[in-house]
Amino acid sequence: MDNQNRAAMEKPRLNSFIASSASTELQLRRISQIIFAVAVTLGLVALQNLLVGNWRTSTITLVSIVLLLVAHRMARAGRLQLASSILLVILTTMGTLLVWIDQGLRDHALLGYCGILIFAGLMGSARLFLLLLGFMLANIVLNGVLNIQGIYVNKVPPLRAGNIVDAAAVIATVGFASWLLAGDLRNALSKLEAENQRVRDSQQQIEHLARHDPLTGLPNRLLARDRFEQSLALSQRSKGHVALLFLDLDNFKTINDSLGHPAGDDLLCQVANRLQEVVRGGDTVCRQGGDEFLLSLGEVNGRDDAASAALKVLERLSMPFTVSGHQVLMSCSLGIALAPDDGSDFDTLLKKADMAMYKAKDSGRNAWRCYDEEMDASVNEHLRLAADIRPALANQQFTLHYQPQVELVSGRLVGAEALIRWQHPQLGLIKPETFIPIAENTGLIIDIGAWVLQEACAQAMRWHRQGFTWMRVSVNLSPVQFRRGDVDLVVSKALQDSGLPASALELELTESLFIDESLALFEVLDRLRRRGVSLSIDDFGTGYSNLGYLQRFEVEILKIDQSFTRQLVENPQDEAIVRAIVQMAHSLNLTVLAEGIENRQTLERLVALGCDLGQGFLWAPGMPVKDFEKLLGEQTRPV
Ligand SMILES: Nc1nc2c(ncn2[C@@H]2O[C@H](COP(=O)(O)O[C@H]3[C@@H](O)[C@H](n4cnc5c(=O)[nH]c(N)nc54)O[C@@H]3COP(=O)(O)O)[C@@H](O)[C@H]2O)c(=O)[nH]1
Repeated sequence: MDNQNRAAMEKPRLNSFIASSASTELQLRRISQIIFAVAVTLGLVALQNLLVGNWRTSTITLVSIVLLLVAHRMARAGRLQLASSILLVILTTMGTLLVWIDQGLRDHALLGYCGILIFAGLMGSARLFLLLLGFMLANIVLNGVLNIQGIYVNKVPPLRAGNIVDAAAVIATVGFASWLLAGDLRNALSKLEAENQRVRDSQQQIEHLARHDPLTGLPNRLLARDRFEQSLALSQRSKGHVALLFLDLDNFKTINDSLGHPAGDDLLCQVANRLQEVVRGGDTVCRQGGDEFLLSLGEVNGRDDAASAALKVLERLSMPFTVSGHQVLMSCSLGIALAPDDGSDFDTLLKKADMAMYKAKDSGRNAWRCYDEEMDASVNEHLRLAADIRPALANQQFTLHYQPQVELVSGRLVGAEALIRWQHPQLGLIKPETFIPIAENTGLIIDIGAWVLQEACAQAMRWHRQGFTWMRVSVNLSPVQFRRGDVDLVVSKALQDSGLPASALELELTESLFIDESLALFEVLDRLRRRGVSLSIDDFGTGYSNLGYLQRFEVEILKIDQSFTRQLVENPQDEAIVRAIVQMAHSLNLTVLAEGIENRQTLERLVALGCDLGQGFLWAPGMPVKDFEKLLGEQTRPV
């Protein structure tokens, strides 16, 4: 057993030792005080009786004083129980002798009996108390009967001043001892009450913790269930609805990982406050765990009401947060289920709201969805894919498609983006949008991403060997691959194994990666740049808005997101955004690639705006190697 454990085990023993030694000390003090008070009283009685020549009484009291001193010595020697027993026996014997030899039941020594009994009750054993009580009662009865019968008659001399002194001294001593002991009792009771209060407070605290989230102070799921059931009971009477909203923050993990857990905690508290501001008084906001919250809304008229509450939540959370001195943009995905339409118990509604939330996430996040029955099928499919993706890599079910990347002015092929596909044995070809999030959530993206790098580099090297040495290949990297911190080693290995020059490899990063301004990320990107690969920013314009990272991380290419190119010709706002991105990129010496070019007009407008490169269905979608090689063969460029 280590010292810490031993100390922990011995602590209660130590506490009880301290408590018992404190109580021993108090008992010793009390016995000493009482012996002292009794001795003074007896001394006074002895003196007063000596003066009037009452030898018997003075002798008894003086002998008692000596015996009391013996009892005191015993108490000091630590034999408290014996000392108090001796004290009680001495006092009872003395009182009884005085009663018999002096004035019988009219003797003031009888007054001492009450004090003796109080002391016996508090300090002596139960047996001794009963013995003394029995003895005293027997004496009283015996003395009384003998006196009444005239068999033994106590003489009652006329009252003297000394009798007043004796009676007052006995009463004062009994009073003093009772006051001391009653004080101890009062103290013990008030300590007990304080202890009880502490227990009650801790119980309340435990009950609160059992029903609340310790971080945000919001109700937890247990309490939310209670509140939901109360609202449901009320709504059943009024024939209304109760809505359960399942809220999950989008990309919270990125913030947590990049700004640290305390910042993540702070953000969760701020979100909790905003949610409470949005709902009505009788509604409940609960933290269900992690970055998930539940909102239980009572007295809702129907889906429209619930949807407008969801919109309010989205709006409120879309305002910037300040976390650890950073401005952070946050969004969430919300799923709505309604009682009684979608079910009438908490668990069913929770499951359905959760499904609807996943649908909102799938639809591109920052959105809400109401549950509908078709979702059951889609959730089952999701669960199936999550199970099937595990062995997919070992079973060689992944393949890469390549989409051409073109120089816009000349129309020449300059490279290809590698796009993964999953050839599922039963479900056919599955697009990455469906399975990459599953791979990210399960961590499988690490192995899958490494495979993509190996395969893309090996393929590009095959093209180089065929003479297309100008071919560049770009590979998408998930932020999850960066969190491991060794992505540069994975890239180096792929380059080394394939023999592909680093300059022919481009890595596509997402903007959200740059929320993390940590030294670790900076170092990994720096190692990649020094290795000679180029970095591009994918889906530019849709994510993180702090552009400082463009220079800091020596990015080479900006890929304008398809959402700005698709309506470029029709939408002047999109044109303005694309123009601004091109100008800004060129002023930073960056190349601009426009994604999602589907028609000639868009191409011409992009050329006019000065965009350098592009990719899109206008030339070709992502395609298998064989098809891509046909396109490559048509290239007239000298090799
Ligand atoms: N971490 C990894 N992510 C990957 C990998 N492979 C792909 N992805 C990411 O999945 C997303 C969807 O990709 P995909 O379904 O392959 O779609 C790509 C193109 O087919 C599509 N595209 C291209 N041109 C057009 C167009 O003219 N119109 C149109 N409607 N769609 C077009 O765009 C996708 C390419 O997007 P991007 O990567 O942003 O350039 C996608 O986010 C991939 O990044 C992987 O190996 N790892």
